[in-house]
Amino acid sequence: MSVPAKESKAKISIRDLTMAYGSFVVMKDLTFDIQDRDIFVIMGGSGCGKSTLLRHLIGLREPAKGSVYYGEENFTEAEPESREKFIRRFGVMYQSGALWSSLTLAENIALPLGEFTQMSPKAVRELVSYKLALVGLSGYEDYYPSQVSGGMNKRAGIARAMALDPDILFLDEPGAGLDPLSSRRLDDLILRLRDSLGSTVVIVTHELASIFAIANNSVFLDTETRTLGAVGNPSDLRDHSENDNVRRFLNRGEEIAVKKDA
Ligand SMILES: Nc1ncnc2c1ncn2[C@@H]1O[C@H](COP(=O)(O)OP(=O)(O)OP(=O)(O)O)[C@@H](O)[C@H]1O
Repeated sequence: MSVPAKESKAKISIRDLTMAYGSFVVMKDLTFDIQDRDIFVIMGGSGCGKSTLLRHLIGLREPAKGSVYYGEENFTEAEPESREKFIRRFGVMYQSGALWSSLTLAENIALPLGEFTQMSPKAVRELVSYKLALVGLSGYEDYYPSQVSGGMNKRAGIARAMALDPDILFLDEPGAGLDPLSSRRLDDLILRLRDSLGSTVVIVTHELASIFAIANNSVFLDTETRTLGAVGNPSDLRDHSENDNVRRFLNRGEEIAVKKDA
């Protein structure tokens, strides 16, 4: 079956996407857009397919059906060389956010620079210090991950994801395992980075405080129907979504009627 034409000017367009592991269909017929400079949250209950969707967006898994577009270009159907071109524009922090424990923070961030650029060691060192400063970790270059807090590790993970100046930052559960204050600091950092660097940020999370604090746009994956439950601004969806599962999720399980505008 052919994929529906992409007619929007979105940064990322997901069209008729069905995701499966073998015969197990995780989500079907997803169609939505992510706009330039969005802080876009992928949300939904445990096991609904948030991380799986992220993997499809960055090309780690192939759709059972449908396509992912970057701008006008069909990423899913692109040749390996042109896919590579897209992937170089992505910065990714995976769920574990894991840094190499045997490397200092600076060495961790320098890794992608050594792998993908021809920069001199001095230029790498300067750029690494700049990236660490961006995430509030100036002076921590020579610390090992075990010597700094969980929140600082996450921030260093973001600095590493940003090493190659990505156009789009993908973050899988960035606040997982952090105390509320560190989680809040991380939210502030994500907002600041989007505003100062103009990146588009796609985040997987089910932490409501974070969702309302940072996301201007979102998609809710509905486990019950195995398809998209809603797309839009999370506060609007909390108050106005016609989908009960979406309102319940965003109201912490409370049964809240749809709010009517005064
Ligand atoms: N490699 C895999 N092989 C088979 N099934 C998988 C695989 N990875 C995930 N799944 C299943 O696919 C479904 C979606 O998983 P996924 O990790 O994407 O959900 P999630 O919404 O990110 O979950 P959580 O919020 O718990 O992290 C789950 O039922 C999971 O068990």
